[in-house]
Amino acid sequence: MFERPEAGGTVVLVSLDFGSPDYQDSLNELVLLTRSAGFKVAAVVEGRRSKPDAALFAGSGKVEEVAAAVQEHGAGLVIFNHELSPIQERNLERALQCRVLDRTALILDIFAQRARSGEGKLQVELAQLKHYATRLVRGWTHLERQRGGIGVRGGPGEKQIELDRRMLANRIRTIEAKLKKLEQSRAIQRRARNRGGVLSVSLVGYTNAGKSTLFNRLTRAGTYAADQLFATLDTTSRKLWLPEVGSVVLSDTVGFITQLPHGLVAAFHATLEETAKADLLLHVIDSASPNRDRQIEEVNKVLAEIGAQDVPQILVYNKCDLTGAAPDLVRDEYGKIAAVRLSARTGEGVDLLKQALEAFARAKQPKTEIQTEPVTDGME
Ligand SMILES: Nc1nc2c(ncn2[C@@H]2O[C@H](COP(=O)(O)OP(=O)(O)OP(=O)(O)O)[C@@H](O)[C@H]2O)c(=O)[nH]1
Repeated sequence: MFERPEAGGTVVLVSLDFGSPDYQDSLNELVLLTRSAGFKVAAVVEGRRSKPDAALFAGSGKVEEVAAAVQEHGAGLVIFNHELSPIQERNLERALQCRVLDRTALILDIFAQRARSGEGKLQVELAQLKHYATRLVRGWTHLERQRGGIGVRGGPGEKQIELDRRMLANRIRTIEAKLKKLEQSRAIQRRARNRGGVLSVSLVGYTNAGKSTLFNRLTRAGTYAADQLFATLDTTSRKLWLPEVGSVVLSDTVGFITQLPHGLVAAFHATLEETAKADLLLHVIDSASPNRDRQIEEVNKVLAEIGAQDVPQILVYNKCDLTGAAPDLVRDEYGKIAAVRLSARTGEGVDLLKQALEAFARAKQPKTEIQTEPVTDGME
């Protein structure tokens, strides 16, 4: 529905330091995100401010600097490492004579490119529609751009805005209804699995931690693993056979990230619910990342947001081939396995993880057999 900036196009990034200790990390991440979206970073314009400017987010001198960089590199797009208000976005596009995206729109764009299943596509479209709906009221719209191109003065008439708004509202309602149906059938499937006493295990982790690689190692499925942020978007589930306990359903989920746009978490509610309802989470960690601990915290934050904070976790310290540490298994004070160190790429330590899964399944089994369905969940 929305035209996307051309892949492979040249972009200028803008990142302002408001004194946050995570500033450099978030800028590095923006560069990775931009590349993951398929753009070339021509220049990064940085600055310092105490607070955003109401009209342009950056100061006018900074905006001139950005304009010069756009000119110099022939860039077709400017991406801000921040959330812009619709007004700021519009003012910037007019000042720079160039398309402007904020961090949320960039992440949504990546999600839109990656979504594969029908449900994933609908979820992303919903988040995009909601994001763009806020930009429709001010007389400067993405729909307008499709009609008139960037730089059209005045914006569409009130009547057109009203029509666009109604069209968006209808589309949002249709998608929400479709998603609700899909969510219901997912819930039915899940309950059938629970009835069969099958253990459900979800892989969670920061984007690029190695979830898909581990999922493939464990299930030998051809899930898309790539050195890109958010290579996996839709939840994929496969059965994994463990000799001592039978089959386990393993799900690979979307990667988490700092400042994951709020609307997106809401849109992915159904998919993420799979995570919240799992018996066990394998929290995959890129142990070679300098931001390892911050990423662990971020993942736990998102888990809390989706109501999965109490699901038991085994920490999987992945990429031990890069850190040089030997594969290992760590138990907590009660003797339960709390963490496994392994390499999904080389396969070292994956057997330890299987042992950990078996131990968890064995400890859980007696409970699963006497578990009954909640009577009040109102489905069927
Ligand atoms: N050296 C090394 N690289 C790994 C290992 N596991 C994964 N990788 C690499 O890390 C990158 C990301 O792996 P993925 O499996 O796609 O990561 P993911 O967590 O599924 O990523 P998202 O889909 O973005 O959430 C790929 O280039 C993998 O080859 C590992 O054990 N060692």
